[in-house]
This record gives sequence, structure tokens and C-alpha cells, in this order.
Amino acid sequence: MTTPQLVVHRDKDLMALAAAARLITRIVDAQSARGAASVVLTGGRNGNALLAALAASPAREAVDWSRLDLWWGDERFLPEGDPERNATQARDELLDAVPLDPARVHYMPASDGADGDDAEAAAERYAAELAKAAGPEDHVGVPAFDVLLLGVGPDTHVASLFPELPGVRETTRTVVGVRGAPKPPPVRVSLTLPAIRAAREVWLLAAGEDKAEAVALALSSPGEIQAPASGAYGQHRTLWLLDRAAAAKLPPEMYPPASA
Ligand SMILES: O=C1O[C@H](COP(=O)(O)O)[C@@H](O)[C@H](O)[C@H]1O
Repeated sequence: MTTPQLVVHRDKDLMALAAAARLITRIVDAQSARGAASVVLTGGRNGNALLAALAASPAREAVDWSRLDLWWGDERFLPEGDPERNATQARDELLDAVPLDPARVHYMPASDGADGDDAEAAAERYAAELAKAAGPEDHVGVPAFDVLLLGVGPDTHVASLFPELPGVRETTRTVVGVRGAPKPPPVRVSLTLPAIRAAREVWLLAAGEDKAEAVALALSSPGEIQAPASGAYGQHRTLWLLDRAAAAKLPPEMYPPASA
């Protein structure tokens, strides 16, 4: 487990710009070191804002998009192309504008795909795809992602792991079907905490005052069943990227000095 490191930006727009710049650097570094990079995308407002900032950045030219593997941390289990799918939103914000290798873009299945509306079967299919990409040194059955992005919901959910639901209790499988999600749509597919924790770096994104309670709760170590975000950490680094509004309820001793 890595200790969470907090960075607080002035507002959500600056947070998205800074996170995009940070992500470009991380991808370029990984491509230089290992030939390719892998990133797990998140849905939600902050994840989409990051992708939009990345699309608008001239520095995006520094990335070799053909050597980037993209995965998803969760998906709203809806038909292909549905505007509420995280994949559709990611395509609109960035993916359609950059020269990715389609074979390296690992979308989570849609509800009108090969498994129909069986979210559990779709989860198994995605787990198999992840296992195929994992190397012999990757014990959990997923690749050691360079960066795994997570939005943080106002209820502390990350990916589609909601407080107290079975998904957050999963200790063996890497991907699960989720039913009864309190945020629509109720049926989803999600990486589990063991899969999330296999990432080299986990970055949690939270901006806005509606996230302040969740940030304070998750960082006070209440337990991951009650606050799933508290169980999300990376092998090398766990980074919480916040704006001032989302950091407002942190106890003063946790507030990073440089960003006060
Ligand atoms: O539904 C979802 O919500 C969370 C958080 O989204 P936000 O808009 O409150 O930031 C997101 O992380 C997740 O990927 C998505 O499916």
C-alpha cells in the first residue's frame, strides 16, 4: 500500500489542465522506458475534463498514441454508442481525435454486445482480456497499468464500486458485474479493488464542493467497504488530485502546505 499524496489546485479547470499535463509526461516516460504505456480511464465529470484538457494541449503531440493501451475502470452497461457510456464520452472528448491503435483500445462490453444484457458474462469477458494482456510477473491477472484514473463519487464510490455493495467486497475476481448501483444506470461493469491495486500509479480525481465530504471521509481511513475510495491505491504511488472546494473539509494537518 502506498500512502496517499495530495495535490490541491485552485479550481477544477486548473486541476484538469495540470492532471492532463501530468498524464502526458507519465505516458511519455513509460513509452521511453518500456516501449509502450497503459492507462485505465475513468468516467465522470473530472475524468472527462482531464481528457478534454489533454485533447486541447499542444503537448499531446509528444505522445506516441499508437503505443498506448487504454482500458476502462468501469462502464455503464448500456448499448454501444449510448451517450451515457463512459466509452462514448471518452471518444467524444479525446479518443476520436488522436491516432490510437484500435487493437490497443480495450472497451468494456456493451449491453448489446456478445453477452447481451448479462453483465456478469461481460465482466468475465473483460477479465479474460485483461488476463491475456498480463505478463507472467503480473500475479493478479491484470497488467501493471502505468496510470489508473479514478473519479470519486460524492458517496466515495470509485469505478463502479459503491459503498456496501458486493463489488467492493470482491477479493478474487478482477472484474465484476454490478447491479443495483445507486447512481444510474443501475447495471454496470467494474474493475475490483485487487485489479485497481495492481496499477503502478493510481490517481484519484475530485473537484467541487459536492466531493468535499467524500474526500475527507475516504482519507480518514474508514474502511473500504464503507468508503471504496479509501481502498484504491497504487503499487508505486497513490495521488489525490483535488481542487480547493473538494479539499475544503480535510483536517488542517492533511492539507498539503504548498497548496494552502
Ligand atoms: O458513474 C460514474 O461516476 C463516477 C464519478 O463521477 P463524477 O461525475 O461524480 O466525478 C466515475 O468515476 C465513474 O467512472 C462513472 O461510471
